[in-house]
Amino acid sequence: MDSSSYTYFKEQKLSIICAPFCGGQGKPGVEKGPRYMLKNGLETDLKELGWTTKIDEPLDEKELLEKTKIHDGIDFYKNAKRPSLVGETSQKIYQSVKDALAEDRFPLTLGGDHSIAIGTVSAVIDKFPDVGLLWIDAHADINTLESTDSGNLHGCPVSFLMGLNGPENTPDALKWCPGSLKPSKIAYIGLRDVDAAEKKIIKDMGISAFSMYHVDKYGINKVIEMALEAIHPGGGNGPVMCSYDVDAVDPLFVPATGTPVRGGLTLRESLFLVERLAETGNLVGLDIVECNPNLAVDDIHVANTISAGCAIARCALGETLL
Ligand SMILES: NC(=[NH2+])NCCC[C@H](N)C(=O)O
Ligand SMILES: [Mn+2]
Ligand SMILES: [Mn+2]
Repeated sequence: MDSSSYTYFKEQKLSIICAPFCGGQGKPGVEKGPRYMLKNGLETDLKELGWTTKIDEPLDEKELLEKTKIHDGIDFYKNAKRPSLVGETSQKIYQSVKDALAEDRFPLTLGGDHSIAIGTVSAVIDKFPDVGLLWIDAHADINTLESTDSGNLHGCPVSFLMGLNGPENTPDALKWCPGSLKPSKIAYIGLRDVDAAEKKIIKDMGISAFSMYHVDKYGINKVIEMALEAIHPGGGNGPVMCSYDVDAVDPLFVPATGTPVRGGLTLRESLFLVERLAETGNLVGLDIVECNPNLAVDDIHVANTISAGCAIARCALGETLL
């Protein structure tokens, strides 16, 4: 694929931003995601695709894990767990993504849990105000601080991105987040486990949501076209950020993740989705989150999960386009 195929990254430069954070949920191990994906050869593979790469590690994995334990039980905002740590950490990721974009580098962020997307998506919106967000996930992650039952902030990033909590109801450490994402600029794909309160928000705000039902009904290709048209009406053209939670993929293919839900995307549907985005040339950012090697029952589970995460990155960045 020649470099001119990337509308916004003609020089084909890229930053791999490591976000080894587990404090947005309760299962340790998800902080290992970036390390495992890099060990799987992701950087070399992306170089082979023609990208000039740079690795950015704004967080120290060990130190952050220790900090997460210290914050347990003391860092609360209403029912929400570790808001200060989530705020502080996602702000560092925000800065890294901003730095990457300032150098015209494609920001590929490896999580970590999905709360880190508060940082990645905010930074991409700063650079591309009309960006559309594709949220690929079994879950909607749009709970507010009021509505979250679990108190896990990885179930809430979209509400912060949209400013749904309101300034007086936002923990201090998250006040940096502009919260300017418009409902019309979001499309979900892969949903199948959405809380009642989340369904109400999605409905009331008119957010485009393609669940597994729609994938079965229309097929993944048509669903992607509809999602692109939803975020960029009149042809589906314009910058697209993709925040990819690997639990969108069926647990048969991606077993090692914190909140698996059966009945998900097949591995091919999962990859086709990002191949199609690569083909548009309009992708301006990608997160791959929620790989948790600790939750595998054996090495095959780890290998399947990590290799699926890496394949999503490679396909989004041009691997299968000839
Ligand atoms: N990023 C994720 N895997 N999120 C799962 C969220 C599950 C549930 N809706 C909650 O609020 O806790
Ligand atoms: Mn999820
Ligand atoms: Mn998620």
